[in-house]
Amino acid sequence: MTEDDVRAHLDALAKPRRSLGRLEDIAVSLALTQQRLDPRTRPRRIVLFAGDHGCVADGVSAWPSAVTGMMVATILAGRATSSALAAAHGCDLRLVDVGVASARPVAPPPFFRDARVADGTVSLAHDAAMTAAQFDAAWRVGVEEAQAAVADGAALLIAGEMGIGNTTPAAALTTLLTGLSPVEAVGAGAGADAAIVVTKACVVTAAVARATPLLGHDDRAAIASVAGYEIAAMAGFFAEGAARGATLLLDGYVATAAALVAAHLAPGSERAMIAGHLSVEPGHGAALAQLGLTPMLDWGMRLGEGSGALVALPLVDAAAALLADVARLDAIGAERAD
Ligand SMILES: Cc1cc2ncn([C@H]3O[C@H](COP(=O)(O)O)[C@@H](O)[C@H]3O)c2cc1C
Ligand SMILES: O=C(O)c1cccnc1
Repeated sequence: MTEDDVRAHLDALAKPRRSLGRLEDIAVSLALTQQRLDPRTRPRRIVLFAGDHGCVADGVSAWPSAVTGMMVATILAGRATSSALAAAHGCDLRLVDVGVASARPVAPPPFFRDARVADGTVSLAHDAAMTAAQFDAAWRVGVEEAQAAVADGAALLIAGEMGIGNTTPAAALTTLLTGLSPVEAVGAGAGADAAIVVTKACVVTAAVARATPLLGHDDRAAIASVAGYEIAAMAGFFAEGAARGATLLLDGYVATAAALVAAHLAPGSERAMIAGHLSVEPGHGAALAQLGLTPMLDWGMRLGEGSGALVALPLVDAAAALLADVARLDAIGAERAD
């Protein structure tokens, strides 16, 4: 099935041609990734991957790493933003610890999975954040989560993240994989002031300078050196979800950095992606452009946790309903004058 086939189907529905604008683009994307004219958005699942970042000790965030563990507990209690939005939109939610530094939480599977690769990354300000083997281990966790979601019937997948400091590796990956400058790639994250943003730019500059020579002959090592465990897991989740014909609804800057990694290591993964929103983070637009994606919403959101994707989710439902439930023009006896 090609884009022309889906457009022809949409044009034959009981409405003027292309009258639903961008909603029709989302319908096309859904139909193409799932290769059916009645794509499914239910059941759907968000997997939240959590990890900590050594660079927080270098002053890149307004928050201490301990907040990652506190938010993990809050998600487990069902009281985070992602919990509320997932419940509001009928989205199954799972939480996976791939690299948190706080004490391991105790919670029942499958809602929670302890798949910790390490207690946080090494600071990318000074050294490689993780080894290629650690990157592979986290990627594999994401692959397994996508396989489990698809096996449970989910056709639409969202990856969210929790990890204080993770807008710094996101900026480093965006710089490494898009060519954006470090200054253009860094932003306020979870509320950093101007001095912290300057520190972030310096840290990203140093990290990318170490990673760039590796790119081209050892891409995994280059990416691993500036990544985070939750980002590596999200990348594996995206690559496997795309390979299995699921639709991937992207969140903000951090999720998109993982999407860039997936597209780099598993080319073509980006064709399964729909961009939920444009984050306030200044590098996000360039990252999405590199993937060939146009964000659905531009609502000034800058949270992560999958929140932007979850807010956009009902619009994706609307696109699926359009394809599946609208009568054809010929079925109602109408013909165009032209
Ligand atoms: C209470 C709280 C809840 C969050 N939920 C997501 N994030 C988001 O902010 C963090 C990244 O921003 P930075 O790189 O500036 O630290 C990540 O944890 C991300 O998920 C949160 C941040 C906080 C403080
Ligand atoms: O866009 C994001 O993913 C984002 C922005 C700020 C903080 N955490 C995540």
